[in-house]
Amino acid sequence: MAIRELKVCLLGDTGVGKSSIVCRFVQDHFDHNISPTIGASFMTKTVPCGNELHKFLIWDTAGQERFHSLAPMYYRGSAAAVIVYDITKQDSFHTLKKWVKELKEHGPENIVMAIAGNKCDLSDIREVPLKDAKEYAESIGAIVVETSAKNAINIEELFQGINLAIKEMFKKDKKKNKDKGMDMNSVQAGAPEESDMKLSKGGKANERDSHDVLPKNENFLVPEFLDTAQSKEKAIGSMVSNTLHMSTEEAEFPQQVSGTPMFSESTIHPKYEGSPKSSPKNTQLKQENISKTPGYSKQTNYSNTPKSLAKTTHPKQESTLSPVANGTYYREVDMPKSLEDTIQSKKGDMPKSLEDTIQSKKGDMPKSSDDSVRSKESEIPRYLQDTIQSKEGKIYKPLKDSIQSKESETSKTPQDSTQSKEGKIYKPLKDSVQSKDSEMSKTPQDSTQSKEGKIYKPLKDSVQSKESEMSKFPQDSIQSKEGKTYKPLKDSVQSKESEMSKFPQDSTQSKEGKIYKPLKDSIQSKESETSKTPQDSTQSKEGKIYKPLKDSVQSKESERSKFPQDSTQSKEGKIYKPLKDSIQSKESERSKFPQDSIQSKEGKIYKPLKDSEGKIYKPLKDSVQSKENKLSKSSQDSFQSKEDKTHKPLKASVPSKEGDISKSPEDTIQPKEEITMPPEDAIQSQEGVSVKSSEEALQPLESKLSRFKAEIETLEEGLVRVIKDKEEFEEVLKDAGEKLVAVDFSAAWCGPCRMMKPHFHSLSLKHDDVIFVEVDTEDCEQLVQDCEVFHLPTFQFYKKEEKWV
Ligand SMILES: Nc1nc2c(ncn2[C@@H]2O[C@H](COP(=O)(O)OP(=O)(O)OP(=O)(O)O)[C@@H](O)[C@H]2O)c(=O)[nH]1
Repeated sequence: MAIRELKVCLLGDTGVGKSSIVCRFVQDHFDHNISPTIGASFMTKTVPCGNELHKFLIWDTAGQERFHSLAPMYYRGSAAAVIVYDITKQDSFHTLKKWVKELKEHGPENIVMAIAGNKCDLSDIREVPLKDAKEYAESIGAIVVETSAKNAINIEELFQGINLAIKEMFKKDKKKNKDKGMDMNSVQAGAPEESDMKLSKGGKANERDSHDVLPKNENFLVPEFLDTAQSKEKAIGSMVSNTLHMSTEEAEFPQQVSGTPMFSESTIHPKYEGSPKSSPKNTQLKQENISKTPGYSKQTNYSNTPKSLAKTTHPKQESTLSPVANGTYYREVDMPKSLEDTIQSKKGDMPKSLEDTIQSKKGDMPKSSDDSVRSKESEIPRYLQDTIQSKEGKIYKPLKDSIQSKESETSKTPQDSTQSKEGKIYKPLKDSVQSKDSEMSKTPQDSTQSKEGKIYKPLKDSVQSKESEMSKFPQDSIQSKEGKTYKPLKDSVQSKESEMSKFPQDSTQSKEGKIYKPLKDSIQSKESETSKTPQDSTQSKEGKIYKPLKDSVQSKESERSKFPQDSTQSKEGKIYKPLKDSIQSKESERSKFPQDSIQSKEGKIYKPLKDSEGKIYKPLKDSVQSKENKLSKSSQDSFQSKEDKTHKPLKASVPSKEGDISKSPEDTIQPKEEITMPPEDAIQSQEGVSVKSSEEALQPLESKLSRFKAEIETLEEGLVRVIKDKEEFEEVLKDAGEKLVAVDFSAAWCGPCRMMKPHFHSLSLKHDDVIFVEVDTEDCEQLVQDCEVFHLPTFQFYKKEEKWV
């Protein structure tokens, strides 16, 4: 049986329930206290669809505004986008519209859009009328459905709707090609090598599932996915060269259609006149009833009870698709093992890498997909009706007419029972695809789910912290919209011994399951410290302290582990901090804050940076000031003598030895007051810098900020080598010999990458015993795949040409 991988992303305002929807869909679980997503989380679930399996690669994005810039990496290449709003919040519906606009402008051309009005269990306090959503969905040719993650209403139907829309697109596409007399092979030859919607070819399917569930070219890193089904004929036509083409006869699909209204072209161009009118009264299923259905009330043992929606409507699952000649997109999976098991990690095992996380051990492999996927026709009827009666959970299927053309077929299905009082037939998609949990074979793969029911959420935990705590991204400290002061590299240089910087690589999970603590500490400042410096700025108006990346390793064990890295925790739960010694500077070597040593107007003496051994550290300002002409001035000028400035080029200011560097840019932050440097300061300074008062000291905060920015830019010019291709990368590793090589995989469009970069560069200045390189993932796709980079930014370490753990 062929497996088709479909990248799906969820977009929408924060708090609308995106994560809850995914959680319900993948895990059949609802968490009242679910934390806001940070960055994004990733889950997979495979469901049967006709004669093939559709494996959803689901990217649940963070709805908070500050993560907006990350979204493109998730919707890029997506086959479908689920845009979620909260029916009790009008604002969230506006936000949804913005997302749709963005998708139309920047998303894949034919991305399937599904609008989900979540929290329909709260319809008594609804702010968004269903009618509005339907009209809007119609206007953009989207699927629309009201859902409740809480009560498990229409969640599976939502995805099944997407499933079918995509499937229909393929079908149409195939037909089109046939009409045009196109040679399938030649068409395929024109298709991109990588696709977010691809078929896996049989023989290797199991192997792939067990060892390489996540394609190496993980989603956002792969080329744009060949466009999927949406509405426009034109668009579909243009997809020809990009679309998968099934070599199987259409006759292989109909079984699905008979029980399952297929999205047809007209489906894609919704016309509500023809679509079933919602008849809440007739189609409603009381929530109590829903919650009582076994599927919703009972957590299934996923490992043993594969659950599949489609199975109930696709009794011919066992049919095997004949792969087309070009095996790139097809894998003929004769009888795939239960993907779920395939992917699940062994209980108690801490997966060591993203792959491992999802990878199963042979001993766990298990159920023949036959069992897990195949349904019994006799099971179908019992549920469809219930499903159809769902109160708020109708799926509005534009273009019902297109589906009704198969009325004769559908009439044999339980949907018949969904007839409204008015005699209309309501055929929510779910009807055709839904079965009760208890009877459904669980989609073979809650892939990332462990046997304990844990969900590995990439990125989420890696950067997640509780909202009530701090905010969590490095950029927060730099990019505050609320006028927060920029917090430059302070912490990367100033971490305390106990907070040693462990290096910027969250992603540097060790294969042995170690977790490397990345920049957390290096970026994170202690409150007590920051309060003394302008970096207090990192505190939000609400008093929150932004803690970058900290949470990447802070996920609570009791919670779901949401990130592949989480799984890198050792069985003992230890977190290894291997880089500590090699990277972190010793306390004794650390320079003190400049502000400690510089005298303020009020008579405080600002001493030149001096460490315990008497070394004098020159603040970076000097180095930055060498570019004075270009840079905006900052208050730091205030303690530099105009007549006697010692301009130090960046290099000069960058000591060759660890600890010789004092100073993160913030060191240059000076008191707002006018500063007068007494003569003794000049004496203390090795360079004899005599700091005089200056009106520059009165420069507004903005100047300082721009100064910091400039400093960061300066740092960015530091000692990081930009890798152009795989060959160069290998060369660097080779030349490095015994030296540690730190690699930053990033992309220009990636916000977090941009935020991390200065820190990475600052470390490069600090650790001359480490070779720092940067790989632009856009330029080096092959390298990215080879290095198994699954998210951005990713930091990896190499030693002796091997990935270093
Ligand atoms: N009543 C009700 N509450 C829900 C439903 N879905 C989610 N919630 C609650 O809404 C809140 C936010 O849910 P999330 O799933 O975290 O929302 P999100 O859209 O992922 O939020 P971000 O991660 O910040 O983007 C949580 O308290 C959930 O328990 C639902 O269907 N009904």
